[in-house]
Amino acid sequence: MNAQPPTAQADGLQDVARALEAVRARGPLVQSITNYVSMDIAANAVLAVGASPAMVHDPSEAAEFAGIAAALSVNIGTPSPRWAEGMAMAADAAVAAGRPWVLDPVAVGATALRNELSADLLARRPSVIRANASEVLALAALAGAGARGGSGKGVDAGDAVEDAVEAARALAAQRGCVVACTGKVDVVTDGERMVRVEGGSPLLPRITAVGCSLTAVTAAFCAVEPDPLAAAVAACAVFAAAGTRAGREARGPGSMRVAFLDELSTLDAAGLADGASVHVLTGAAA
Ligand SMILES: Nc1ncnc2c1ncn2[C@@H]1O[C@H](COP(=O)(O)OP(=O)(O)O)[C@@H](O)[C@H]1O
Ligand SMILES: Cc1ncsc1CCOP(=O)(O)O
Ligand SMILES: [Mg+2]
Repeated sequence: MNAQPPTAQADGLQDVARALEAVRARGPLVQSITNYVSMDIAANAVLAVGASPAMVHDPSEAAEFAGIAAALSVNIGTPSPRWAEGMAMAADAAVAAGRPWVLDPVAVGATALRNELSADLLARRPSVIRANASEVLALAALAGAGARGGSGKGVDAGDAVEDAVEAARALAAQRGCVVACTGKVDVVTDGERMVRVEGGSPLLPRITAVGCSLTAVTAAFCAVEPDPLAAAVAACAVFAAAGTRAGREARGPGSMRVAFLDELSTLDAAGLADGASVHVLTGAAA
């Protein structure tokens, strides 16, 4: 690998700003199969960045819809066998149509159903896996990518991103996809390139389904940006910048939720530079 000391990427945020402009200009249709908790905030986050959300999960229509959507997000947060069927059908339809799809393996490692479902979805070739550190460790262990397993507390992370970086790299390399491992800092890797995104606020993990919303927004960026690593970096940086800026004025999780959506909708290049930084750890960002 082409190891380099961490450096601020001079044009990294310009790439993010360009990707955000492309989402706003093209307004891609993003299909989400996501949990009951996240449906409202994830749809609003996708709208706030300028894309069109549609929550379509039932097996009777999920694959048909994946054929018309520009990208798909699949989140296993409140799974059931029927929803699992819709997820598999939609993922296969997206791949068949040449469209990107993003996997969020919520609380993988916690139950047999989540492990079986995550392994099944992993085999259906997601473009990006967006997960917290404990989920990355659990998924990598499940995939035989050499990790020790995670210490998550249900849907919440119990591990630091730093302790999941190697698992993220190995999982991405093994599966030929991008892994975006999020937390206090975010690390995005395709197994060769590795980028760290900084910013955000400690109030973000105190609002439920912000991670789920980031997964759906990552799908929106994948719809306009052909390099899934650049798309995932852009989504993480947009959340980092909006989170930093919203956190300055919020009084707690309630006002943070509102301020965060407002910041997402008004973010521009200056706001990105104010609230986020992108560091290339290994290889080129795009
Ligand atoms: N302590 C923190 N400080 C700043 N940003 C955070 C912190 N924890 C999480 N985030 C941000 O919150 C978003 C959701 O990430 P995360 O909490 O890891 O996902 P999940 O909700 O799936 O566990 C990401 O944008 C991440 O960067
Ligand atoms: C609380 C909860 N329970 C099942 S899914 C879910 C939402 C998890 O959201 P996130 O992973 O973004 O914190
Ligand atoms: Mg999550």
